[in-house]
Amino acid sequence: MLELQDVTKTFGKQVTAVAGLSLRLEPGVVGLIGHNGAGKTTLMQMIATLAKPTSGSILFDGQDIVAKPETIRRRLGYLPQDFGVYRNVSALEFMQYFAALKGVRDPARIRRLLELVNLHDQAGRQASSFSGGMLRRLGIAQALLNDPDVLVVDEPTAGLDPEERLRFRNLLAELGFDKLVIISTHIVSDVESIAGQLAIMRNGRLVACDTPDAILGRARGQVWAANVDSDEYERLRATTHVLHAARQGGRMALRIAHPSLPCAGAQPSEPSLEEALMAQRYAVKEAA
Ligand SMILES: Nc1ncnc2c1ncn2[C@@H]1O[C@H](COP(=O)(O)OP(=O)(O)OP(=O)(O)O)[C@@H](O)[C@H]1O
Repeated sequence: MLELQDVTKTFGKQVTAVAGLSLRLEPGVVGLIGHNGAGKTTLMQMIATLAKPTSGSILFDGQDIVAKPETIRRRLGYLPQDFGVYRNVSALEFMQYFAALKGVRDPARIRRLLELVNLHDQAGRQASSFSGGMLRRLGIAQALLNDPDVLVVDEPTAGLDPEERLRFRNLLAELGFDKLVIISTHIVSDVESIAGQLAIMRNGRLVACDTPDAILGRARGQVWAANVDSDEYERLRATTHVLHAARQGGRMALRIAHPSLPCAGAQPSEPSLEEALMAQRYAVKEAA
């Protein structure tokens, strides 16, 4: 459906935001994971045809979207990271405005979308009074106006409280049944339960692209739990990859990534997805 072939994007001579990235994506939810500055936004902007690759090609259903951006634009919904609304209008007026811009004439569609994102009761309310989560949901409703086949959502849960994050996550999961939904985040838990595929970026490169199960499978047998004194902790910090450390009485409870038994008494332990990514040095850390 969407195929990136050796895509590179540079800014000036110094910055390579995306470096020779190749990726093939089919309908479903794809989590694009990487730390700040990994190149996620730049990649999404290229998919959304808001930026052109310096080299490489992007094909949508076999058609080159760099040469012919309109082939994807008609079938794309995009929610940028810094999505803002005109705050002096109501949610309904905001939707009506974008419906007119996108040539969507069916008023029932606006109502259905506001229902889908659970804002129908608030349709007459000024967007200026909305919470971060409500604004994001309005953003998704706007992005869905043209019934897109590809939905690109950049850092959707930034600034949302846990309940809003959960609601938003569920909404994206539902949309992923028949669309390609690409979600960028540096928070693994935002996508681990809903993404069928995870694309991991680091320094502009794709370092892995796989199902969560496959990523977990590769880390099995490499994650250990250990309870050690402070001397042993110092030794392990120097010789292994300590994923997590918590003080427990006078000792340290550790989660460690290591290919073999890291210390006497360590127990093999089932990795979380975040630990699996860290164990494989994809170095994606959970944000608070
Ligand atoms: N317009 C630009 N001009 C120069 N450098 C840029 C530009 N846009 C992005 N960059 C640089 O490209 C790199 C990748 O940035 P990008 O925003 O794509 O990363 P990201 O993974 O989305 O990070 P974040 O999660 O912080 O948004 C960074 O080093 C960034 O500073």
